[in-house]
Amino acid sequence: MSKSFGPATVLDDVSFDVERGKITAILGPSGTGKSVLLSTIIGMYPPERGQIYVDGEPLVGMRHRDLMRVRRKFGVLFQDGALFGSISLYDNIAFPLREHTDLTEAAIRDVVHTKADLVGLVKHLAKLPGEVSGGMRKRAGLARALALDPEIVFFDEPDSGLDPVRVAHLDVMMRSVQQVTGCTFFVITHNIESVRRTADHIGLLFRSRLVTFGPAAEVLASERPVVRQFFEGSVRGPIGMDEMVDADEPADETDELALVGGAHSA
Ligand SMILES: Nc1ncnc2c1ncn2[C@@H]1O[C@H](COP(=O)(O)OP(=O)(O)OP(=O)(O)O)[C@@H](O)[C@H]1O
Repeated sequence: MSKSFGPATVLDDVSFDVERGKITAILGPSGTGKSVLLSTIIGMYPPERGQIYVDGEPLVGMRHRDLMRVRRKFGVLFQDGALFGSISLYDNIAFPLREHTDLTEAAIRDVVHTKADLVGLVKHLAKLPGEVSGGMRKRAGLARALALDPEIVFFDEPDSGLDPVRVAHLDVMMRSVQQVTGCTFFVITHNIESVRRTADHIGLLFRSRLVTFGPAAEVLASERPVVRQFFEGSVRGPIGMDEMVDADEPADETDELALVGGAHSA
């Protein structure tokens, strides 16, 4: 798919398959369109061109009622957890259950406790989001994202604002939650260490294009200059100081790699 804002093309013919029951991570320098990619997939913006398939169903152009049905398969963990600040973690996790199901309060309690247990928050459910750390808010956000038993969970930079040790703990927890639930996880992040620990498949966005996508071991071992530079965090290579600098650079590497992105089906 392709996505533009006015004259600026943010995603240019980006195409890849996400494998069910695996963790797929999309990385890329700041400003390359990772958040726009996630937002477009979950239906916040329509793409100008292309299609998004979930279990074979095309989302672009789908009737509203069908779109709502497909979206019930999605859980989303936003960067800051996106919790309601004035209600407890318990009520935050219960929120989607009260909004979208007819479950009794007793049944809701069971679900909230099961999901909170998965993320290690059972003892803190009475607290308000403002009374717990950023890492705990993220875990509460994940418990809420899991409340309706989604098939696919989207993570928007789950490591943001956390120190390396908390990120390592979060990674272990993500892996175990993914294994227990069998969900498909789709993660956008900058965090290379985190991706090394968690991802089954990795994609790299650069200059609006998906310059590589494949099994984690293959991508991590890639000798391509843009991939090497990104994973080494080096200043030498095609990735510059910001997306404006990148856009001004000669496009040789991008052009070559565009063929890689185009080789995947949508
Ligand atoms: N609603 C919007 N309207 C116009 N331009 C937008 C909009 N959302 C994003 N952009 C532009 O799209 C480009 C990609 O932004 P995006 O936030 O997706 O990057 P990112 O890779 O997620 O960056 P970061 O890692 O810093 O969060 C940026 O140039 C940004 O200014």
